[in-house]
Amino acid sequence: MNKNITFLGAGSAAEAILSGIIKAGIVERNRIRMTNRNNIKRREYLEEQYQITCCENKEKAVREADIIILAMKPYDLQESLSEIKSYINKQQLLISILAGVSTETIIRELNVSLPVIRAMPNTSAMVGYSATALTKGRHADREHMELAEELFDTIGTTTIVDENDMHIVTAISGSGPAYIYYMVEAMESAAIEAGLDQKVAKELITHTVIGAGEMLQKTGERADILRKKITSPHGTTEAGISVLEKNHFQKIMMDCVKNAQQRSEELGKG
Ligand SMILES: NC(=O)C1=CN([C@@H]2O[C@H](COP(=O)(O)OP(=O)(O)OC[C@H]3O[C@@H](n4cnc5c(N)ncnc54)[C@H](O)[C@@H]3O)[C@@H](O)[C@H]2O)C=CC1
Ligand SMILES: O=C(O)[C@@H]1CCC=N1
Repeated sequence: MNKNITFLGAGSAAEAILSGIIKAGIVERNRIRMTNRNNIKRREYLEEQYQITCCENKEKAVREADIIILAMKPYDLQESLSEIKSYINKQQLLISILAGVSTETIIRELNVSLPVIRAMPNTSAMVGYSATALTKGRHADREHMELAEELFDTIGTTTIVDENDMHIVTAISGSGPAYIYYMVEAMESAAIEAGLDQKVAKELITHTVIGAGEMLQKTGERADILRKKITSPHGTTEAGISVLEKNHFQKIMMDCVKNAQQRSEELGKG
């Protein structure tokens, strides 16, 4: 990809995308710039780890970019856009990964009819497994979307969705890996409490999660069908799941997703 890419924001989401892009080799390292608010140590780490350029000077980084990736927290958006507003031009593509924030908000803040693509990746980008949802703002066309797809395809799968669906998407695939890690933490604790070696527990649980994901993908079966195939009558799985049922696990998970979705909506309101 013959494009200069500038990240505004150099936190965990930006690093996950950066790391995926670098591994895929889609953009030369000297075309990638990163800026953050003021954490010099973080910039030094990223430069050393990925041999890219981190800079304090946002003007140069923004002016020379073909693609600008917004990767700051939603509450830092206004300040960040006001810093770069005068260096942006309509030939550039702006990609926002901010939870909740609409393409219209960004266009309004910048007061430029700029192409904006809203993306919701997840941190599995780091290993090429992000499930990224994309949607386009009103000044972005098919070519802009194709460019975004080309970029995010290097770090996992891309799915185009309606912008209205971005809140629920953020709640399931943006935050989703954290729910899985939370469950893994609990499974590891139970295993260790039962006397299993921590490394052994981690190895077994990690492969269990990978295997379940692969089964969902490769068999194409519904999750409940796959679950029922494991659940022998009066067996261990049934015993385990009966506790989840008694404690309304499915309702808890649904509430979890709904709350994340609501939070995304709130973040969008500023
Ligand atoms: N962490 C995740 O799994 C995901 C996060 N996101 C979104 O990515 C964004 C960043 O999240 P994290 O990386 O987790 O946060 P973070 O707190 O790790 O990173 C935020 C970065 O923004 C920088 N920043 C703040 N103000 C700035 C400014 N004016 N100019 C340039 N940089 C500025 C900070 O210095 C920091 O490097 C959020 O909007 C979040 O909704 C999206 C998908 C997944
Ligand atoms: O927690 C957050 O707000 C971000 C958005 C998706 C994942 N992390």
